[in-house]
Amino acid sequence: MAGTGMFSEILDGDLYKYYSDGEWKKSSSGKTVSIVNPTTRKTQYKVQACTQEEVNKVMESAKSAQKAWAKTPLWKRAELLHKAAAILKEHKAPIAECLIKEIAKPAKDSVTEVVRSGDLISYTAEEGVRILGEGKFLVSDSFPGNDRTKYCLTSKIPLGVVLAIPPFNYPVNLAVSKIGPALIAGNSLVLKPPTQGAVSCLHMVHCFHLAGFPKGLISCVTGKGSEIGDFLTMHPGVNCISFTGGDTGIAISKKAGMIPLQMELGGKDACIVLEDADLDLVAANIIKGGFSYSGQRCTAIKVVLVMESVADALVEKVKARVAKLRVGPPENDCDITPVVTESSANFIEGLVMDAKEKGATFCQQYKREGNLIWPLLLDNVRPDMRIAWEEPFGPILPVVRINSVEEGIYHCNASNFGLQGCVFTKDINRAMLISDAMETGTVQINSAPARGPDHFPFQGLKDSGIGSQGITNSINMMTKVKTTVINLPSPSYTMG
Ligand SMILES: NC(=O)C1=CN([C@@H]2O[C@H](COP(=O)(O)OP(=O)(O)OC[C@H]3O[C@@H](n4cnc5c(N)ncnc54)[C@H](OP(=O)(O)O)[C@@H]3O)[C@@H](O)[C@H]2O)C=CC1
Ligand SMILES: O=C(O)[C@H](O)COP(=O)(O)O
Repeated sequence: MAGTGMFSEILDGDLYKYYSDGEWKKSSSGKTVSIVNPTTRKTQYKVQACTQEEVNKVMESAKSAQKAWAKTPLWKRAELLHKAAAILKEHKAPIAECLIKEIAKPAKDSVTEVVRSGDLISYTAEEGVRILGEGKFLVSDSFPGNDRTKYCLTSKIPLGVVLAIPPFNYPVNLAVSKIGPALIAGNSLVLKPPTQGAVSCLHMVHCFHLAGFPKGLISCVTGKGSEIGDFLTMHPGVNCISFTGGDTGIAISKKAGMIPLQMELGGKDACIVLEDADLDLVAANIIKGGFSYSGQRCTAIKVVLVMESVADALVEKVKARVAKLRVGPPENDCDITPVVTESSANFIEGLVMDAKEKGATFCQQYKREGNLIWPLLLDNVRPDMRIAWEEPFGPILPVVRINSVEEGIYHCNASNFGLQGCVFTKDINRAMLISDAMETGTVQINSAPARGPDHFPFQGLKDSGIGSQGITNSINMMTKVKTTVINLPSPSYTMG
């Protein structure tokens, strides 16, 4: 159970502690932040509201711990990461329980998130050993005017202190996708978990603690992003920020100093359906892509752009599948569970009402109880409706009927987002042309958008992000190239 057994150390009464300098601590603020269970809408957990002084202390420890960590052999760093991964996977049940209670993620998906996170950490350890163990060797005579008198050796060095800020929807997985690469590359790591998802993160951090990482190398400060976020992201001790979330990331990019930024932000992933598509395959992918975790995925299908000639048939097929979705609490492993907060539910409802006023066709009746919103397919959505452009982050999916592929591409590219998109057709040549025309970081052919598997590159264009994620890219992003040049007194040519 959460907060018991080996996790009892992280709990003080009904209040979860924060993690600093290798110890679980109570904040001197005396203030707490409540985590409201999206299903019951009652306080489920409480965490510390850390102070600025406590953030300063964490940054100091992170800085000094990093110096020693950078001198720790790569194989030892990898060994500790493998250990943390094993502990995490062994304790998937209590962590999944937190995900169910904090973010209403369906039971099976909650377990999957923890296991996937353990696998991500192990893969990161292996990949790190491979790519950080290699450098480059250049000789000077390949550039005009030079003899071979200079040997240039390049290697990848850590950046220092990495600040990781994940969002609520994959709090554990998107935290370890930052922690693993940072640590294997020789950095230290400060985690600011999302408020909804903080307790899942604290349990996950305890797995790293038990694995035996050095004091101060990893810390976790809790508190509302709106209160300590700016202090953290503008802290002079931070050498890199890896953030996943919404528009907050755009604001952070404008305020952060001259440090590398990895930003994975929102999306309005389009699903373009051509006349020759396998409509059963499309319908299955629309259900998976649009409604998994109640649409609260950055990679969810957020608008279907279907050719008018097959639109009726597709809508019927999707409707039939929507009717089979199980709606209810995450504990029962329902497909559609309550959305994360009441304000999120209100926002989604606002989009639905706007579409209603403007004449969208409701394929199901709109229904809401508390934070629980029944899945809804909106047909005949037009560009003047908010739902055509905004990200609902809920189980509401608009269908825009198009008369040409160009119209679909136009709609996709007119969005300020550019995360992923997908295209369904049996014609691979057309699919390639459409993929090239879509201004998104990734295009999936004949499948719904997805970030995973976690070693694939994952990036957004425009307002969807800066840089690229995925295990290899994250390791590279959290390092800097360092070169050493050996200058020879006279040209030297092998076998010359
Ligand atoms: N591209 C991608 O990979 C992904 C993108 N997303 C996007 O994230 C959004 C939903 O997630 P959500 O958690 O609501 O996103 P938010 O942007 O609201 O929050 C993300 C994180 O930022 C923190 N935060 C809030 N304010 C600040 C601040 N001023 N400074 C620093 N940190 C701050 C939050 O903490 P707190 O919770 O305490 O406010 C949370 O940890 C959607 O737009 C979605 O598309 C989600 C997942 C993946
Ligand atoms: O927030 C998200 O959408 C996640 O990054 C999605 O991950 P997935 O596409 O692999 O489920």
